[in-house]
Amino acid sequence: MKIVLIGYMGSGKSAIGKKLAEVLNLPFKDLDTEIENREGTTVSEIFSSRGEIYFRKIENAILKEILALDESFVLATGGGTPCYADSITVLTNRDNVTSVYLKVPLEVLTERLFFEKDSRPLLSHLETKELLNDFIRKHLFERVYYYNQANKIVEVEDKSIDEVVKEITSTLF
Ligand SMILES: Nc1ncnc2c1ncn2[C@@H]1O[C@H](COP(=O)(O)OP(=O)(O)O)[C@@H](O)[C@H]1O
Ligand SMILES: O=C(O)C1=C[C@@H](OP(=O)(O)O)[C@@H](O)[C@H](O)C1
Ligand SMILES: [Mg+2]
Repeated sequence: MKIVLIGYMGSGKSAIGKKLAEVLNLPFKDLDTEIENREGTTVSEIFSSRGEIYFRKIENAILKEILALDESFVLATGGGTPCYADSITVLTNRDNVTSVYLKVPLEVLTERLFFEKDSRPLLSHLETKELLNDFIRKHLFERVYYYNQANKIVEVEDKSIDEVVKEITSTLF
């Protein structure tokens, strides 16, 4: 069983993935952390020193390596993971992989990301909540085409992390 969380930045993939893995008693992997361990530096540093195209290349390659492992796990992806190269195909068309889209309203994403934008290189330059909201609205519009192809879609709305974990487990079993 390979459960893979996809969705926009701030949708809770990392936090919910960690909790879901605990509940299901499975190992937890975070694609950003795997990339950071491999490159020996942070995602922000990779974006600034090597550029986004380099990041997307290794993100796709490491995703495929992880999905090829002969073990069960919960994997949190990065917000852009399904939107580049053939990643959406490997996330949605494999018998042993269940991709889950954490669908979170724009206003909730903006509120959460305003306090965490500095750790996300695509958002860190957006100085005000209005600019951030405007950027996320357009970016999300481009990306939902990919997110909506997930095997399961979970409406997060204003649910707590524990409530979302319960909802995911109930849609899986
Ligand atoms: N359902 C939720 N309710 C409240 N806060 C949440 C929820 N899911 C995630 N968070 C918080 O939102 C922030 C972004 O979550 P994170 O897991 O880093 O998102 P992602 O990995 O999708 O970018 C974190 O501070 C996290 O604790
Ligand atoms: O949406 C994106 O393009 C990105 C999302 C980030 O992960 P989170 O979604 O966990 O923040 C990280 O992979 C990188 O900053 C790029
Ligand atoms: Mg994350």
